[in-house]
Amino acid sequence: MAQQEIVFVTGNANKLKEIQKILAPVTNYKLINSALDLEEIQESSLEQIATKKVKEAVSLLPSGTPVFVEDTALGFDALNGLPGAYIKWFLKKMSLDELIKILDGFESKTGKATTTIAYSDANGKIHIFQGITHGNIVSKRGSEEFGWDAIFEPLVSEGNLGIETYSEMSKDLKNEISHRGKAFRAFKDFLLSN
Ligand SMILES: O=P(O)(O)OP(=O)(O)OP(=O)(O)OC[C@H]1O[C@@H](n2cnc3c(O)ncnc32)[C@H](O)[C@@H]1O
Ligand SMILES: [Mg+2]
Repeated sequence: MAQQEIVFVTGNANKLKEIQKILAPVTNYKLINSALDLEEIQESSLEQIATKKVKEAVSLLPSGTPVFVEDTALGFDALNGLPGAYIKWFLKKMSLDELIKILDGFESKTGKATTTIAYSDANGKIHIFQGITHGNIVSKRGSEEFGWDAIFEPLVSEGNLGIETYSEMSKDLKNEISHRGKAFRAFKDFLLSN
């Protein structure tokens, strides 16, 4: 079968690396990266943010181009899910050490990472896929190469048997248990059957 191109719009090289690995088995599509800078509306659900983001991508690409985007949120349970989608802006203004200090006055140190994918198919129909991983928010351990990986320690019940932060574990284990891995495996299964 001829390979159809599918565009992933992201400016984040680390996301791209993880996703290329997860989508490698999808051979009916050829993954193309575009680093278009898309608007991310706030004050709405993660699904609405991702939907708006993909609609903007659709408007900037040749019509009929299959395209997907993802938006990743990190929420603290003690703050009822904040910063959530705002995490990017928090990280632009504060270090990881400062970020975890927000939880100093709270007993609960748990949180959840959520990746929401919005895919616009060749007919412009939008499909949403989501993956959530629960974890502890901890003092940083491991490389600070990717966002908040060093302060997020997935729960043992997620399969984090070595009690490592995302930064400390192998890339393969992160993809196996992560928010992004879960969302993209659902997307991969969809692409393989469509
Ligand atoms: O172009 P896009 O795809 O939007 O890339 P982005 O870097 O703007 O990413 P988001 O809008 O999804 O913002 C999420 C923030 O969380 C960070 N992040 C995303 N996924 C992560 C992961 O798996 N581990 C650690 N940090 C992550 C990322 O670097 C951002 O600061
Ligand atoms: Mg973004």
